[in-house]
Amino acid sequence: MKEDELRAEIVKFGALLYGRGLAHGSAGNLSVRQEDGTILVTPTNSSLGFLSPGQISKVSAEGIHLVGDPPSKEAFFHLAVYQERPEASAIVHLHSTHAVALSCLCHEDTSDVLPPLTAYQIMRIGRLPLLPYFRPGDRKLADAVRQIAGGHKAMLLANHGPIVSGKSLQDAVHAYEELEETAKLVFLIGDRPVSRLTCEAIADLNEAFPN
Ligand SMILES: O=C(CO)COP(=O)(O)O
Ligand SMILES: [Zn+2]
Repeated sequence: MKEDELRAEIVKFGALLYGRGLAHGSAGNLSVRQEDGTILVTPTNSSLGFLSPGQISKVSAEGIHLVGDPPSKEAFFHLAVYQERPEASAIVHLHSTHAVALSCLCHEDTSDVLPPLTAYQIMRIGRLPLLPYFRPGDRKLADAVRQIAGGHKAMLLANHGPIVSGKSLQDAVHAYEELEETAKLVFLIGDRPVSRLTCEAIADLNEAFPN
């Protein structure tokens, strides 16, 4: 896609996520990677529901602001994910309610904080590791993301929210929505005994639908 089409995609999906209540206030950020390695990222302190194509920031692969409004303070973790995941072309980071609630719980096993509940969870998200808490925009957050991003399409930042990457913005949005719905299921199920997907079922899904 050309740059103007990608800018239009960011505006369209920002409005969709805001309209669905997954983005609120000025929380969250979206980005896409272009073929030349630059990224288009939503401006800092902007509402995802009311973006215009021209204000979207362009940032070099090294993190230098090139054009548009000042970029998201999280542009550095977006760049870290792109560096570690050559297949990724888009990233969605939001503060949606159920995913953030999951990020505020104490988790014994931080390598995967979602029980394997449904096929689409396995297909779209895979394992969801929890990263420690960092202040938003902290470069140490980008370093922590860099260490783990290579093996994970999605990550959860403690007391903050998820980072989800995809082959396209649509792919990343679909995966983000699946994550939010899965987190909602976790709270809906609560303490009731859960029938988890078996290791065999998960292996079968990963073989049939490789990420
Ligand atoms: O989600 C956010 C911080 O983690 C929003 O930050 P920005 O407004 O700088 O994109
Ligand atoms: Zn955030």
